[in-house]
Amino acid sequence: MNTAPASLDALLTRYSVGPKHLVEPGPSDAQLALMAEAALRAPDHAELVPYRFKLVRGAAKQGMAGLFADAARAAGKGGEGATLDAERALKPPVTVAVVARIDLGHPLVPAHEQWAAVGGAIANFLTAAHALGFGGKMLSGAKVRDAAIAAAFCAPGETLLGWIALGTPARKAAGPSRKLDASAVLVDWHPPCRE
Ligand SMILES: Cc1cc2nc3c(=O)[nH]c(=O)nc-3n(C[C@H](O)[C@H](O)[C@H](O)COP(=O)(O)O)c2cc1C
Repeated sequence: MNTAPASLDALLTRYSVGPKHLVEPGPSDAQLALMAEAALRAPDHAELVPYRFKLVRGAAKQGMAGLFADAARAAGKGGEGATLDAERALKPPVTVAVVARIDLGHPLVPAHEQWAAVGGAIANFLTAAHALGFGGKMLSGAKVRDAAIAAAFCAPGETLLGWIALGTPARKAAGPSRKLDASAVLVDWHPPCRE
């Protein structure tokens, strides 16, 4: 294990904390702004900022819970399943819907590069939350493809990627989730032989 500078602590120790382990308090406006500022530091070709973070908190949580329950029923779940899905909307102190704005006709930046920028923004957002002492987890599932939910979260041209559940971790995790050794992803490239 390399000795890492303290400035890398948050990056090297971040792990996801699921909604059932999140309790009040959620992040303040100022803390959410820091998370968004961190997201905006992610690499972003041509600075298209192809994402928005839509905050679901306070009374809005009830609205999302209703949408989740309706989607559960539409997907054939019974009353218990609908209640469980509604609780997923109500439990986290703050939920942040992540919406992508991919310009498919951009002359310079292809869609996959814009999606990469969205992913970088999510990672930075979650790492900032962790650095501030909050727990969070990015979640999606079949709900993102429910027409009523997608319409409720997306303006024309936007795609609902999922939701970041945010709050105070109810308990200390046993440890960060296990990850591969760096050597699994760091490989030397060798140029092809030229005849
Ligand atoms: C766009 C996106 C959607 C995801 N959706 C889900 C999901 O629906 N359910 C889930 O368990 N994990 C989902 N994940 C993965 C978790 O957020 C998390 O990264 C994973 O459980 C690994 O945990 P770790 O972050 O502690 O390493 C998603 C991740 C991304 C980037």
